[in-house]
Amino acid sequence: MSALVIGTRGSALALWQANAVASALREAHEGLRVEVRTVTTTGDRVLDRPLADIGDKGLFTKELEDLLLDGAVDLCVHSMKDLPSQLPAGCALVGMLPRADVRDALVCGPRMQGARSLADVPAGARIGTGSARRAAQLLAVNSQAVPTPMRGNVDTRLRKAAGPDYEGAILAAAGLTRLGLQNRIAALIPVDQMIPAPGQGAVGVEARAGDERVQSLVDAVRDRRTEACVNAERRILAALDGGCQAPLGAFIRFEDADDGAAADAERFLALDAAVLSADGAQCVRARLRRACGGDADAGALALDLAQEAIELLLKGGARQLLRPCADQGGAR
Ligand SMILES: NCc1[nH]cc(CCC(=O)O)c1CC(=O)O
Repeated sequence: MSALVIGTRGSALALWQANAVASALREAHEGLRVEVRTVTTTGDRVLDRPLADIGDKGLFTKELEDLLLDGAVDLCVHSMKDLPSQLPAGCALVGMLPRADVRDALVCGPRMQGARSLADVPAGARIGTGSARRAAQLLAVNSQAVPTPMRGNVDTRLRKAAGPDYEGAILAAAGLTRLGLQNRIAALIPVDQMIPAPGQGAVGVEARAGDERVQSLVDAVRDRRTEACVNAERRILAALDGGCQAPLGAFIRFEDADDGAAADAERFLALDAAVLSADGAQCVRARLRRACGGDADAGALALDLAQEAIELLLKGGARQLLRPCADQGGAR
């Protein structure tokens, strides 16, 4: 049997994720040879402009998908957060690894030591982020903070956050933790202050649609609960955002009954979603919770919950908040 070739971007975070998938596959399938091949994408090459200005979907994924369709690689590994809600024809999402911490994290430079929450960020402090979602939610909590565009890999952003042009930054906890940089986290931001991006913390595997060999190999390592939640979050993204860098957060998770009862206690699916104006002053929210029976129904129930949230957000005026950035692409 020929080796399975995984395509990935070359950043430290992307490589960590591709290697996580490679290890899981090797462990699940004794004797399977798995290779990791690195590819530079447009998003990696164009470092001097905000992603929103490049204005293209799939900046970090298109070159990988071309190799997949050519047969040069057999699967691609992505941060689910970076994967557009619509995949190209011939490509399919075939699985996700168990999700990591979904929260965003505050990182403090030397002039902001001691800040342990968004409320602690001093007036005028420049907080690096390329994400309209993070900027708007930061301002909603602390209107005196100054969200400031920031790009680059995790290492670059940490360095910039400690330099002269920023007082701090907001990054995904999952990315920092994967790279062993969790000691740089000054505060994990609670989800009720900063709703994560659809797919944040999840690693996804994309393959050629109908490639049964790859699908059956990936079936052994995929986490269907993560998939149920993330697919439904992506439904919200697809319905509301059309690929632009709108300030939109969506997070769905399983929750146990609060009373800590026995193992057969009721489980719930819970949803938080929000659309904000860029300045954080206006916000439409949806919070939903539904009893969830077996895992078999979870995917459908999560999609129902997402549909309900979409309707609530639209009724609350989400469309008006989203319109100003209708034709952009960018980071979440
Ligand atoms: N846009 C870059 C990106 N894509 C995924 C993650 C973090 C890891 C994850 O969410 O799984 C990051 C870095 C960040 O947002 O700080």
